[in-house]
Amino acid sequence: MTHGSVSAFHTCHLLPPRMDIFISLSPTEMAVFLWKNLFQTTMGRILQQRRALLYNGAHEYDEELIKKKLQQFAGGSVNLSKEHSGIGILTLNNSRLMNAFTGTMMLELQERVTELENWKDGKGLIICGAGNTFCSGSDLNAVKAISNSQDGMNMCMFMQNTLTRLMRLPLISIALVQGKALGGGAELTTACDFRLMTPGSEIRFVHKHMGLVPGWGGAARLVRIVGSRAALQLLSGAHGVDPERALHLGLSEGTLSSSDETGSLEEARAWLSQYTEGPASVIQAVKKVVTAGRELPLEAALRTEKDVFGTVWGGPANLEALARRQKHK
Ligand SMILES: CCCC(=O)SCCNC(=O)CCNC(=O)[C@H](O)C(C)(C)COP(=O)(O)OP(=O)(O)OC[C@H]1O[C@@H](n2cnc3c(N)ncnc32)[C@H](O)[C@@H]1OP(=O)(O)O
Repeated sequence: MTHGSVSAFHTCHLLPPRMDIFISLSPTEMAVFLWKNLFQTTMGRILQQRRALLYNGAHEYDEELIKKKLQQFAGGSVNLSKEHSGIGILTLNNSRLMNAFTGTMMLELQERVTELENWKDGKGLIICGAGNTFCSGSDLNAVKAISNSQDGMNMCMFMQNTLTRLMRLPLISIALVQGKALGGGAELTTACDFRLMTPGSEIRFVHKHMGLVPGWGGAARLVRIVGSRAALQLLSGAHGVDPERALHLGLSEGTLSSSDETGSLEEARAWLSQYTEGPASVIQAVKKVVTAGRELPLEAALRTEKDVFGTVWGGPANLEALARRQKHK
């Protein structure tokens, strides 16, 4: 594809708003102007789609009310470190309660997801727990205190909104499961693209024993990961899934050799980096087309793929590759 035909492709999609500016540009400046314009328009549309919340006021969801309630159950933190490699490390930190989610941790998770949505250089994400264990679900003290129906529904919608946004991040994500991922912790693992487990760890949907079903979107996502038969077994049996069984079910991508915090994180980073090598714009585009294919009906997914394609076609990485005359031997 020549330079001329790249700009022709873009011209047919965009009319510049100010013709006088347009006429004064050189062909190269014009191509850059059009490419930037198309990129921004398409990115804006994709971002808007991604941020569209699953629940809003139309669903009797009162976000402000539940945020005030969650604020009352304080403790622990959700920390994000953004590394130069484009890999983010999100750590659940509430060692006193085996990293159970307090109310303020739910609020912090939402803030961190917003931060990740705005991370232009991001490519990958590893979610892990502090102190060699993943997460023991919702803080049972908070669960008890908000056991009325309105609070329960609002908390459920709050967490579904957050975990859906997490799942749709344009970053390739891994849940690094050390120790235990129980209840809501098991649900959180399903909002990641991949799960890696350390020796001796377990994922366990304990909800049945609590007289519950998953409410953070874990059942819907689990069915899509392991199929409805295995999902039914995991939810109705409420048995722990060890690394070997998880691998067999397709719930886990692999078992790491190290079970200590630093070693397993290093291994997870190395595993992820084989998929995050390359420019952030391209890695993010890859995740977006896969998210569309996973979530949308075929025709809508194809249209999104076309939009995302438009953001990389003729873009810097594409032009560099063409100039390099890249061979794939
Ligand atoms: C829609 C969301 C659904 C949900 O997530 S419901 C919550 C599901 N999770 C649970 O029921 C976990 C209950 N806890 C357990 O089974 C065990 O504590 C667990 C995690 C296997 C750890 O066992 P151990 O290693 O023997 O340690 P331990 O029991 O002494 O726990 C250490 C301290 O942590 C506390 N803890 C663990 N998970 C918690 C939770 N989710 N909420 C509140 N507190 C929790 C536990 O009570 C103990 O505290 P303490 O020493 O008794 O003061």
